[in-house]
Amino acid sequence: MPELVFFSGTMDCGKSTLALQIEHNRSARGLQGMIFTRDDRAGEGKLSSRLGLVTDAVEVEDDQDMYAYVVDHLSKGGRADYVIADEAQFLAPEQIDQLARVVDDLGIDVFAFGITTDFRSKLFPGSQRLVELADRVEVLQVEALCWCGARATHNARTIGGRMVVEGAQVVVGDVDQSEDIGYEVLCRRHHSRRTTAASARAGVLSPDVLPVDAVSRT
Ligand SMILES: Nc1ncnc2c1ncn2[C@@H]1O[C@H](COP(=O)(O)OP(=O)(O)O)[C@@H](O)[C@H]1O
Ligand SMILES: Cc1cn([C@H]2C[C@H](O)[C@@H](COP(=O)(O)O)O2)c(=O)[nH]c1=O
Repeated sequence: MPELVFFSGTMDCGKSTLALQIEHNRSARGLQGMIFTRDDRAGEGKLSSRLGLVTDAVEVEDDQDMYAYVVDHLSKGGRADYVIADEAQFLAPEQIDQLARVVDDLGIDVFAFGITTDFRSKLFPGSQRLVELADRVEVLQVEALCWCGARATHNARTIGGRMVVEGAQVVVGDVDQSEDIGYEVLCRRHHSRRTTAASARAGVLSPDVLPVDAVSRT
């Protein structure tokens, strides 16, 4: 049975790498995929992984009907044995419905990859719809880690290393961008306390923090 599978995880946990591996393994066996992406850091029409691999992809536009796109491709004699959709959190809920139709009406497997929640730990609308519709939600096995060593489960947005909680839901960016707007993956505790690696380091050195003996005397 064809399936709609949602591979989800935090930023930097290997989603795009897995998408490229699925593409590689299937194309090595003569299958032909249709690869969609949206707002990849490598630029328009690219699906890229931090391991340095990149492939061409169809850049999904705002109101694009993804089901109609696949049907149009097939009706022109093209092949689509499977569909990959990376950065699926950026897709509209209607586009996720269209991907589900690709599975149900065309009998084609759809593998979607994306982060579930944004920097405020709220669901992206596209990811919410995926959780609602997917046959399977697979959490990636490679764990991204918080600076404290715990499993990272949340995405923080940072400016100069400090976590921020105001701003647009979508701001394309990367982890390890300490200067400007960047992202850092954190465990829930440190996300809720807004403690990034930089602020934890600064906390240790901060003159505002009471020395340990001063605390124990109170
Ligand atoms: N220099 C490196 N050596 C080995 N693995 C790396 C290196 N850089 C990145 N990675 C791996 O790549 C993962 C990020 O892969 P990527 O597919 O870009 O993530 P995602 O799409 O989930 O944001 C990291 O979690 C890490 O496992
Ligand atoms: C948390 C969060 C992330 N984004 C952006 C930042 C990146 O461009 C992508 C995630 O890509 P990755 O391959 O999973 O690293 O999403 C955003 O726009 N808003 C957010 O809240």
